[in-house]
Amino acid sequence: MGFTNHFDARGKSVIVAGGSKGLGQELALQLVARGADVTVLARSLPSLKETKRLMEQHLLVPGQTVDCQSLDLTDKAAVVEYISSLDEPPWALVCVAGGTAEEIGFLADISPDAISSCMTKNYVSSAYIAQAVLKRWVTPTSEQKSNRVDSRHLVFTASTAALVSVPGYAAYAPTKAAIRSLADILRQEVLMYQSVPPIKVHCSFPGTIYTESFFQEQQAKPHLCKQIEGTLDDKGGMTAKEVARLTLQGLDRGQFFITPDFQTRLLLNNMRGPSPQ
Ligand SMILES: NC(=O)C1=CN([C@@H]2O[C@H](COP(=O)(O)OP(=O)(O)OC[C@H]3O[C@@H](n4cnc5c(N)ncnc54)[C@H](OP(=O)(O)O)[C@@H]3O)[C@@H](O)[C@H]2O)C=CC1
Ligand SMILES: CCCCCCCCCCCCCCCC(=O)[C@@H](N)CO
Repeated sequence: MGFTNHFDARGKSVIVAGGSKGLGQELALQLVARGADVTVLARSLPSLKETKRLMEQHLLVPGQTVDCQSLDLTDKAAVVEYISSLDEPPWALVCVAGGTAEEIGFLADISPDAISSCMTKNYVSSAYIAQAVLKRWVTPTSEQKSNRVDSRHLVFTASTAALVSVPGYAAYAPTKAAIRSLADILRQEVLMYQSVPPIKVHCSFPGTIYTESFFQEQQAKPHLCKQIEGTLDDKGGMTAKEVARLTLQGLDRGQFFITPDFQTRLLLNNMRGPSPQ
């Protein structure tokens, strides 16, 4: 029995939305190392340029290309304009932008603005670009109609916080539950488009990742939140490299629901209940 790789990125174009730092940057580098043509999107130019430089060091095959583009994923007009400007839509879109460094805290302690900004930076930043890419995928060009094109992939990044409700993540956890809900709905909607190559939807649920944002978030995180999630003394996490590797492994296996760590897999199964998969 052979192993089928459900996510063979070699020679394919991939957009990593939120790919200039942390988990997104690691995903971009590992995708380049697998031979994909990767474009990373983020707002700040210096980290985009640095990521492009790092990507160039991971190139695998002759002719492979890497690129970066400054884009605010929460600006719907800019997102639509950028995706419309592409000659071809990407083979895969990986949505990673988000975090909660500025909005961490109990609901009674944070500002009303934290509620909306957290939803915008996590949910809206993924939903706009996912919609723009989907619209292009479901409008096939004549070229795509005649050539068989491999399945396309839409990858969302939620969090363990979407599955377990930890005080301190009042602004953040609902945004990740929203991403999970969007992924669940899209997984069904894409089944309607039988005239185009199949679209596969995936959603990953990482636990703590040691990124710049995580350490920033730790500064303002309530002690109780750290106790429950196991991040006292900044412990209890995984490196972005490891989480990226396990995320790609989940995609290789064709998983819809990707859980990089064991605890999150237990939580997922607890939530799913004893019903068969
Ligand atoms: N770190 C952790 O412990 C965990 C993180 N996650 C999730 O993983 C994802 C990545 O987290 P992490 O690596 O820590 O995040 P980082 O803050 O390190 O990186 C976020 C990336 O997204 C970009 N970005 C943010 N906002 C926008 C925007 N409006 N438009 C375009 N790009 C944007 C940033 O670049 P720029 O600011 O220049 O735009 C950066 O490249 C997030 O969705 C987070 O919620 C899930 C579980 C745990
Ligand atoms: C059977 C298993 C028992 C499980 C016990 C409950 C454990 C709760 C773990 C919650 C971890 C939440 C991490 C979210 C990190 C995140 O998304 C932010 N840091 C983003 O920046």
